[in-house]
Amino acid sequence: MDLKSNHGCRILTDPIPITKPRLQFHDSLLPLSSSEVFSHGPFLTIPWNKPGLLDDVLSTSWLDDMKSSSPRHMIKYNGNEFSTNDVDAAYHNWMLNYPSALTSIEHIMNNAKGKRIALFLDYDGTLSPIVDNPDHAFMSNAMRAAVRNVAKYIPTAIISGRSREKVRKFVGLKELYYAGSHGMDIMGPVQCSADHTTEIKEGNLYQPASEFLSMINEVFVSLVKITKNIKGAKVENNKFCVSVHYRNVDEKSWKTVAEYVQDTLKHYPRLRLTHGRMVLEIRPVLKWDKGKAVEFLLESLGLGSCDDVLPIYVGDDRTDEDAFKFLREGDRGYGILVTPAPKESSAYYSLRDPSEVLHPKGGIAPPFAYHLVMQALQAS
Ligand SMILES: O=P(O)(O)OC[C@H]1O[C@H](O[C@H]2O[C@H](CO)[C@@H](O)[C@H](O)[C@H]2O)[C@H](O)[C@@H](O)[C@@H]1O
Repeated sequence: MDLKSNHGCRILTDPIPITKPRLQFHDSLLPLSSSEVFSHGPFLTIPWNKPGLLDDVLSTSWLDDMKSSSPRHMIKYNGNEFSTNDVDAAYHNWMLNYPSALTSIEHIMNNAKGKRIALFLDYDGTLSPIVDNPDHAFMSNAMRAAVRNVAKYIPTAIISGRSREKVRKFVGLKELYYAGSHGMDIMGPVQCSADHTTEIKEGNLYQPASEFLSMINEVFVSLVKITKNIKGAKVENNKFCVSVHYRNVDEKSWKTVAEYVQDTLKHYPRLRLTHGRMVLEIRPVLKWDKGKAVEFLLESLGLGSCDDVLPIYVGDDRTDEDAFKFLREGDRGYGILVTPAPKESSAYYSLRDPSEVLHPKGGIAPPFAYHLVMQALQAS
């Protein structure tokens, strides 16, 4: 695990997903794939008989094969040895399919010619580094300034699993659009009928899961209660979803965390489980996700079905995949996956970590947007 510092906090690079132990779950708690989510009616029936495991990392078994290539520098992780060289090689190999956004500027710029850009940014792991205490996931001032700058020229939205209020507090910029609770709580732009421009107004909310509010609260309270004796477990109320963090829980107790979540969910068939980075996320079984939120925001901005719009989404987690997928379908735009390790993704490009999201020369971020903004300014 890589440790740096962020306002005195430990910055964590999640372990390379090679041989990480997996949390064992009852079948009913398996995450729904996007296709399952979209193939049903407005509410979903949780598939009770799907076999498998709930991973907290993507399966990368092909990396195991590379492990055996007589590496010189071995790393021991969870009792298994693997090579840093191999991981690097795997990453470079992976980048053939997911080229770095840093080195693809020209390609992106060419495709952006004559188009209006809309920028969507995930928060944790994208704008702020992953740290062990979710309450301390601060964004740097440089990143804040960069996002503020880019938002002057490009409609910019933050789409986060956190509650909208919390992520807005972390980001601290009033000129952005915010979608919290994985897109289930959107403070949308308002169209001015007079000149068809859009503006941000308090109170223009879209909350497709509002009927779940009290249920989510109930689940939050009960999970706080039952996990209170598990050292390191943290339950976070994200308004329309609940996060159960196990990052700081001893691995021996992960099973207990899983069982508690499983037992709780048995009483709530209208809630489902998804998973992120060392976190279990409980949310309504609604046909709504970050992809839907992007679609909704584009429509609200009047950019919905326009050929001259290029939406770009930057995110690091599995829940961001719904947005990547939405953009990839019909070649709507680009997803950029922030990850230090190879992952299957619907994104087009990659960045290694939040430090790459920030333009190295300071000023406007993310790096591709810097160039796009310059291009837009030169064109005007
Ligand atoms: O959609 P996001 O903005 O990426 O939010 C997803 C979850 O992010 C937070 O948890 C993650 O970041 C924490 C701070 O770095 C880290 O400690 C945790 O292990 C990560 O899973 C947030 O706390 C969750 O509520 C969000 O759902």
